[in-house]
Amino acid sequence: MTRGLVSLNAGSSSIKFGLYRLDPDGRPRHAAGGKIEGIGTAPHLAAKADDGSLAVDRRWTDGAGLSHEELLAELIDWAVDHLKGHEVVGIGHRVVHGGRQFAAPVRIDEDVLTKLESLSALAPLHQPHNLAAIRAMAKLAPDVPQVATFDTAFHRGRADETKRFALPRAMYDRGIRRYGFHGLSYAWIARELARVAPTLAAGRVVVAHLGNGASLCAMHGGKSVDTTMGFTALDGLVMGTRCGTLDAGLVLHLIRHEGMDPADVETLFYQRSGLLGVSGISSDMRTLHESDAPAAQEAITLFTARAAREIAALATSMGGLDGVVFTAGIGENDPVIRAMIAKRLEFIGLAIDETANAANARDIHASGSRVAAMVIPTDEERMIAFDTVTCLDLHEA
Ligand SMILES: Nc1ncnc2c1ncn2[C@@H]1O[C@H](COP(=O)(O)OP(=O)(O)O)[C@@H](O)[C@H]1O
Ligand SMILES: CC(=O)OP(=O)(O)O
Ligand SMILES: [Mg+2]
Repeated sequence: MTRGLVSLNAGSSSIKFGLYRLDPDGRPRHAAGGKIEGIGTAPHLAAKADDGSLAVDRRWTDGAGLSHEELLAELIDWAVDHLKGHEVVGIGHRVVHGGRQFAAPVRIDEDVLTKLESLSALAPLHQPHNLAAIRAMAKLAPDVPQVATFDTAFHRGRADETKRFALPRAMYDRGIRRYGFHGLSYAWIARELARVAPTLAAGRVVVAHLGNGASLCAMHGGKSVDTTMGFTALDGLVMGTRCGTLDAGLVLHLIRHEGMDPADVETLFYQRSGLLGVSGISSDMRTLHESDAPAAQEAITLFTARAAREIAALATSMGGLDGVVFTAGIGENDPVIRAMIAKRLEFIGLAIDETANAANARDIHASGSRVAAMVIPTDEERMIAFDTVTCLDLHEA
């Protein structure tokens, strides 16, 4: 039997799954993959094995109310069939919040699980789903070791001033600090960039992870030096349903003068804001493009204006800007959004090649552009697989 490794990535609007065959030296080779996208709007399961077997493509009519857990069960049903013939030697999970304690991938046991549960309130759209996936797999395969890999880990080495809020020191010391997220995605992009554009990778790059969750990473020489998300994945850019950066005084106003309690505020900021809140139509960028309502256009304009502003701000953290890399659902697939962001960055020396951009090509800058622009698909599942091999020391068969 071939040694196999499973990766699970529960995002806010998607669950992605990867099955890898391990070479004798432990290198993971992609064998099958699947994802459920559009959770909360229009769920769509698409999965296939690389040899063409066991393909599924399923949509749920009126599926907006289906939960992460119900949809995870569907994905697992498909995956279990495909796992026959493999000796599964590890299961790796994306866990969004590692808090102060977890700086690197860790093998999961009851103690780890309890600590991760205590961070759930800091990532309500993610951590509970990440942990539900861990529990579901533990039930299915109790003897297979499971590993948690963290969105926060890639950002650990940043300078103090990028981690600190201007709050009393004691709060920082007890963990109230800017952590940053999407680290598995950024770690993958750092790897890919070093492979396809080593000179740029050594320089000053802003990576724009634009999906349902969206953030930026200022990457200097392949390391995170600054990022837009903070204590939680609510900070920074406008997102599908999240508001991004706000005036903290607004929170006080909502509680004191608009009669909201903490649960109302949480729902407002995490689930009713962002593209959905501003457009009043959808959190899904594709739906907004199809709409001719002015509010849809306003949401798109706000999304791109804020992204451009923050890219320029992050250039300051690196003393300049050599390139911008777009990734994730919107970043990889949406030329209109990329062009709108780039247009606002012309003053920094970024010029897009319209034809290359429209084709979602890898290099999308114009020939005279001072700043490079690239599209690089992210692969959090593969990053999870690499981290799992290392954590479980699966290098030798
Ligand atoms: N072809 C496309 N054009 C524009 N937007 C797209 C396209 N495909 C996916 N998206 C957008 O990507 C977002 C989901 O991104 P993704 O990275 O998969 O999400 P998650 O944060 O749940 O992992 C949605 O807003 C969706 O509309
Ligand atoms: C951290 C985060 O926002 O993740 P996602 O983009 O998967 O929602
Ligand atoms: Mg994601």
